[in-house]
Amino acid sequence: MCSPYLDDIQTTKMPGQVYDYNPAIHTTRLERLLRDREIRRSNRSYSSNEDARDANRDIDIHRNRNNIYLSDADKRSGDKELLDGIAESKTLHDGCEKKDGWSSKQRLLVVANRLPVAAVRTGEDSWQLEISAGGLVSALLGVNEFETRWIGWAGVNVPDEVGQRSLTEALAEKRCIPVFLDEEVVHQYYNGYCNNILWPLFHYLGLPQEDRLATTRSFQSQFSAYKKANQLFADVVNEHYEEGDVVWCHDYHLMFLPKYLKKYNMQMKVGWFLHTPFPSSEIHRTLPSRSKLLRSVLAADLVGFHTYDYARHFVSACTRILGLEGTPEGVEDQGKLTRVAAFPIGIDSSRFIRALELPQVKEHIRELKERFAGRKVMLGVDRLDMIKGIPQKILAFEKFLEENPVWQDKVVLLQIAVPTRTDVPEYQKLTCQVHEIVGRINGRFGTLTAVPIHHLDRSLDFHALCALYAVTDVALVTSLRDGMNLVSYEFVACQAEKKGVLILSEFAGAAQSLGAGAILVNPWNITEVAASIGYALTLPADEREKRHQHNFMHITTHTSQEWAGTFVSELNDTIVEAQLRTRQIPPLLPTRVAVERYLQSKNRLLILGFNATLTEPVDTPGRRIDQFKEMEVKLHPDLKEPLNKLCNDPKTTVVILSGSDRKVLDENFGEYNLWLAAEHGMFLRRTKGDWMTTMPENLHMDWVDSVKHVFEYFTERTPRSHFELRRTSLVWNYKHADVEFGRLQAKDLLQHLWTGPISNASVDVVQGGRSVEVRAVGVTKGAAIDRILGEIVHSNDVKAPIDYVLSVGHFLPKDEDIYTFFEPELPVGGATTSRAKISKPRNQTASKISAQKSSFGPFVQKAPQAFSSSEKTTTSNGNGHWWSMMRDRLTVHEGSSVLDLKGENYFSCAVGRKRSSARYLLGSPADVVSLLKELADSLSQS
Ligand SMILES: O=P(O)(O)OC[C@H]1O[C@H](O[C@H]2O[C@H](CO)[C@@H](O)[C@H](O)[C@H]2O)[C@H](O)[C@@H](O)[C@@H]1O
Ligand SMILES: O=c1ccn([C@@H]2O[C@H](COP(=O)(O)OP(=O)(O)O)[C@@H](O)[C@H]2O)c(=O)[nH]1
Repeated sequence: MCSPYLDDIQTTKMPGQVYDYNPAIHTTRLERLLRDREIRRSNRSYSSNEDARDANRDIDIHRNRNNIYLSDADKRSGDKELLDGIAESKTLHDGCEKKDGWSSKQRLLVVANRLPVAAVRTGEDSWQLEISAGGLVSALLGVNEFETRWIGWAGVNVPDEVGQRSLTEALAEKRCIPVFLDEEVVHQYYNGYCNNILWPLFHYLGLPQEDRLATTRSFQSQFSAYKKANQLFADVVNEHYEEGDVVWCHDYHLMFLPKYLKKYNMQMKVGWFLHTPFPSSEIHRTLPSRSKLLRSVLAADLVGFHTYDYARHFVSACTRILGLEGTPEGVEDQGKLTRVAAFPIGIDSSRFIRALELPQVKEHIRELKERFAGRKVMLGVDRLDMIKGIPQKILAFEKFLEENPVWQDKVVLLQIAVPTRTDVPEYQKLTCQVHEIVGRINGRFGTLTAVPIHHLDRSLDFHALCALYAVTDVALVTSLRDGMNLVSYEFVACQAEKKGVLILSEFAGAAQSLGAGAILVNPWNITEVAASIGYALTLPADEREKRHQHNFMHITTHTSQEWAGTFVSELNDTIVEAQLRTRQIPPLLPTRVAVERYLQSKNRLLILGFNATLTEPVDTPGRRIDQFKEMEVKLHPDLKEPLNKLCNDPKTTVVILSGSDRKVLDENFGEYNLWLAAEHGMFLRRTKGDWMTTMPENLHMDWVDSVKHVFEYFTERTPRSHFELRRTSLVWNYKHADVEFGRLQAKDLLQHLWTGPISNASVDVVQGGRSVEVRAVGVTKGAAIDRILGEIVHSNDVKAPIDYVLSVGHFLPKDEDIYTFFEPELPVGGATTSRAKISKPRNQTASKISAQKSSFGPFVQKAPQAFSSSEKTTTSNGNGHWWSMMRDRLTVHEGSSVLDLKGENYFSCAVGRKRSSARYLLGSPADVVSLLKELADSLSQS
C-alpha cells in the first residue's frame, strides 16, 4: 500500500524514491500532510511518462474510429472510452508494482447514490451500461490514484433474482457494486426526501411552494425511507469492506451512512463529502430531523465541503443546533474530533485538453463554426434543475436582445438542458416553464432562417460537449446556488485557443476559484446579467487572454485527482491524529477495581465535584436543553440513597468540592453527613457545623467592584447570558447565548478586563468552554484541598490514616490540580506506602462566618485558625503545600500517620472530559451515579 498511514509507525517505500516515512517523527499534522503531498507529487512525476504514452494511445484509438464518429452506433464514443477506463482503473503507481512486486494502491470504496453507470435492461439477463451525467460522476472518474470500487444505485428497479445476479456481474466488470432499491424506497427516499426536501433546502430554495403541506405530512415516511436506504447502502459496504480500505461516502443522499458504518465497525476509515452547498444553520434548523442528520454525519472521521463557507455553516449548525464545540479543526464532542475542511473539487483537465486534438472533435468544431458563422456563440450547459437558474438566464438574454437590437441576428444562445429527476413534480413544472419562455423569445426575435435560442432537452456525449465548449465565445452559468459547477471548469479547459469569456454566478462554489478570471453576476438581477452579456461579447482580446490564463492555470492545477488525493490523505492522517490523541486520553475508570479497593481499605476519602458530576440531567432525550432548569442545578435524585449510605459509613469521609456558592451546596447537601467546600474550597463546613473560611489572609479582593461592572455591562448586551457573584470570584456564563456572538463578546470582555480593571490586580482569569471567571490569584481546588484536609484531620473526623482516595469531578483545567494533588504523596511504583505524620494544630477552632452574608462587603480574611498566619502566607504565595508542610507535624493519634496511601488505592477521575490530568475517566453523571451506587452496595455486602 502506498498510504503511509496504515500503521502510524509503519515505514513506507514509494516508487522511484525511497522514503523512510514515519508519522510519529513528523509530529505535527501539517508536517505529515506536506510530506504526503510531496510523496504524491513525486509519484505523479514518476508516472508522467506513462501518462504521455496514454495520451498518444488515446489519440490513436480515436484516429482509427474517426470515420464512424458521427454515426448513431458509436455516438457516445468518448463515454465508451470512459466506461472502459472505469474498468481498467489506470494506476499512477504501476512502476511501484513492477519494481517491488507489491500493490501500491490503497483500496478506495466510493459510495454514492448514483453509480458512474446507469443500467438499461435489454433482456432477461442482459444489460446495457451508460455513463451517468452529473458533476459528481465526472469528477470521480478523473481519480485513478487508488484501487477504486464504486458502490451505488444503478438507477433501475430490478425486482427479480436473475436480473440482480446478471446486473451484478455486468457491473463487476466496471468495478461497480450495485445497491438494489425497490420502487417505493426510490420514490420516498430519492424523489422524496433527497430531491424534494434536502436538495431545495440545501440550495436555499425552501420547500416546494405548492405542495408544502403535503411535503410536511409525508416527511416522516420519507425520512424513514431515507434511513432504510442508507442502511441498505451500509449493508453492501460492510459486505465488501476489507481491513485498511478507505470508505468515502458522497453527498446528501447518504448522511446516515457514516453512522451506520461506524456502528458496524468503529475502525473503518470513513469520510463524507457534500457536493452541494451546506446552508446557513438558520436554514438547516428548519428540518425536523436536523439533529439526527448532523450527528450521523459527525460519526465520520473527516467531513469535506467544496468551500470554506459551506464548512463554516456546517460547524456552526453543529454548535448552534447540537451545542457542540466548534474548533478550527472541526467539531468536538466529548473529546472526539470530527475533522471538517474544504476540499474544492476539480476536473480531469487533461482529458478535455486531449480530446480537442481528436480528429472527430476537430471535425465537429469545424461543423459548428460553419453553422454559426457570423454569430457569436453563447453556451449554457446544465441539468434541467431549478438551482441552475435557467429561466433567469433566458430572461436576461431576452433583456439583452431587447436593449441591444444590433446584436439580435449576431448572437445565438445554445442551451443544453439535461433532463434530470423527471419523476419529481417540481422538475416537471420547470421543464414546461423553460419551454414556454424559450418559445416566446424565439417567436419574438427569430427569423425564418434563424432563432436566437437553441434549446436541447437532452445530454450530449463527451466529444460533442468538448467541441461545443471550444467554439463558445461566452459561457453563461447562472446557478441560483451550486455546490461547485464543473461546467465552468470544463469550458475553461477547452478554451486554450478561443479564450472566451465566462459569466459566472456568484452563488456557485466555482465563483471562489474562478471568480478572478470570470465576470461574476447575481443571477437574480437580470439587468446585471444582461449588461454582463454585452460586456463579455465586446471584451478586448488582451483582457480575455489574461482572464483565461488565470482560470486555465487554476483548473489545470486543481484537478479531480488532486482533490481525491488530498481528501484521502487528510482522511488517513485524521486517523493517525486520532490515534495520537487517543493515547493521551486516560482510560475509563475500572469501576470493579475501584470498588474492591474501597472495600479493602479502612479509612476512605471521597472528594466529589458537584456540577456535571452529581447533578441530574436537564435535557430529556429529543428535547432541547432547558436554560431555566440548568441554572438551578439539582442533585441527581438517584444519588440520595447511595450518598446517604456512604456518608454514614464511619470509615468514609465525603467532601463535596464545588465552584458553587454556599447557598447552592446547603440546599442540595444540607441533610447529609459530609463536608461541603464551596467556591473552590474557599468556604468549608461540616454539615453538622457552621461555615468557616479557608481563605488565605493576604487575598486581595479590591478588584471585585470594577469587574462586576464589566460583567453587568456584557450581561445586558448578550441575550441569555448571566453572571454569578461569589465571595471570591465572578463568573460570566454565556452557555445559552448564541455561541458565536457569545465568543465575540467574551473576547471583547477579556480585552477590556486586561486593559482596565484587572491590569494590576492579583487575579486569575479562567476561561471555560462558555464562561469567563475572574478569581483571586491562587484560588484552585488543588490549592484548597490542601487546607481542607488539614481542617478535616484536625476536626478529628479522620481517625485512622487515609488509605483510599477517590477524587471525581467535571473540573476546569485550572482546577485539575486536585487530581495531581496526591500524586507527589504516592510512593514511586505504588507498592510501598506513604506515611505522613500529622501533629495537632495549636488552635483547634476554625473561624466561623455567617452563611447568609453573601454580598461583597469589606472583606474579612479569616483563615482556619488552626494554622498560623505565617503558614497561610506560604500557601497563598504558592510556595508549597500546606498539607505537605503539616503532615510531618500533625498526628491523628500520637505517633500514627494521616496518609497511608498506595498508588493503586488512588483513583482520580474526570467526568465528561477526555483531556484531563486525571488517571481515569467517567462518561457522565449517570456513570458517577452507578459508581456511587456500587460503592454503597458494597458496604451492605461487607
Ligand atoms: O444524480 P442526479 O440526481 O441525477 O444528479 C446529478 C448530480 O448532481 C449534483 O451534483 C453536484 O456535484 C458536482 C460535483 O461536485 C457539483 O459541481 C455540483 O455543483 C453539484 O450540484 C449532486 O450533488 C450529485 O449527487 C448528483 O449525482
Ligand atoms: O450533456 C451533458 C451535459 C453535461 N454533462 C456533464 O455533467 C456535469 C455537470 O456537472 P456540474 O458540476 O456542472 O453540475 P451538476 O449537474 O453536478 O449539478 C459536467 O461534468 C458535464 O460535463 C454531461 O455529461 N453531458
